[in-house]
Amino acid sequence: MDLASQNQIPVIDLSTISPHCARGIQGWHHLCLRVREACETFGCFEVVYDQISMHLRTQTFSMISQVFQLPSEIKKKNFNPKPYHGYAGQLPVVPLYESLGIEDASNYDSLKGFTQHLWPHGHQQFCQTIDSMMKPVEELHQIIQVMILDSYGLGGNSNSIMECEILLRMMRYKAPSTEEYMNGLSAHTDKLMCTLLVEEEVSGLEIETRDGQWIKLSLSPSSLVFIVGDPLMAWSNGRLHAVNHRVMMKGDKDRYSFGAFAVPKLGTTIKPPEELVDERNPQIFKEFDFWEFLMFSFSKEGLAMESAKQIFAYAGN
Ligand SMILES: O=C(O)CCC(=O)C(=O)O
Ligand SMILES: [Fe+2]
Repeated sequence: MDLASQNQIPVIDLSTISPHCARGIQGWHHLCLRVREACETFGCFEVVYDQISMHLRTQTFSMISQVFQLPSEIKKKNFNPKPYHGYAGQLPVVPLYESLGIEDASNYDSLKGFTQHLWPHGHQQFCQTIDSMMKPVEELHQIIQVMILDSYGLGGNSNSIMECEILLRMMRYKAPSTEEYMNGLSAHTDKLMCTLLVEEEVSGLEIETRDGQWIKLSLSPSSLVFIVGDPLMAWSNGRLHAVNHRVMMKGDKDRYSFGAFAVPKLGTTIKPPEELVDERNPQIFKEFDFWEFLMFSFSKEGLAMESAKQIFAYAGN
């Protein structure tokens, strides 16, 4: 029986890898191929990474819940004109969902700026805790990028697929207090390059397999999930799968999650390396500017179509 029919996604343990000597470890190539296979087949995998302690996770979510306890008018001060970068909440299609964003969250000054907007004297403990969490999460993003490159034999001296910053989004899904599932976040593919998600204790994330079944993820309490977004799928010339996913909620506990999104820098053009294009694999997308694509996805025209179809409408050949 394959993993999908067992309602599972691959689980890959990256605990032994440090970003400074990743390529030196034993079994490296085999691990890279497992990452590639997971991203090609499922568009996601469960990551075990014990550099992030349970204590740090607990502290992180305690800080995040303090953010959500602030009055709405304060949370709305987290404004950012870039799509998907600032406050989102009270949306009629997803009434349970609320989220805030911190651009370039691996930079301590960004964290400080965020807290100074929300609290009169900032919030040092928030900054220190989130900073401690961002470090291993950013490392993990780097490691996975190197693994994808090496899995296609594209590593060379390169350590990144494209230059990115990390956008942190903190999410809360209000408990619907029903025994039936309610929509927490509608089905979508991620518009940023790739995502690492950490959930607190309430599960709810579901992914759609390539053959159209929805799988409810039940992650181990210490795991993260890696998700391939549209730009990474386009870079790989369609080999990696941008997985459709959603959040479904039931019961009487709120759900909190922490999403670290790799955002290509301004001016980034998305195009596949020439090694990934040949006669049998013709280029499926035109080259495109990442930020223009992001603006399109959140435009009236983009929002009128299914999320997974946006990139084909925007850049399909
Ligand atoms: O909260 C989650 O687990 C998923 C969030 C998500 O998919 C997103 O923000 O793109
Ligand atoms: Fe997502």
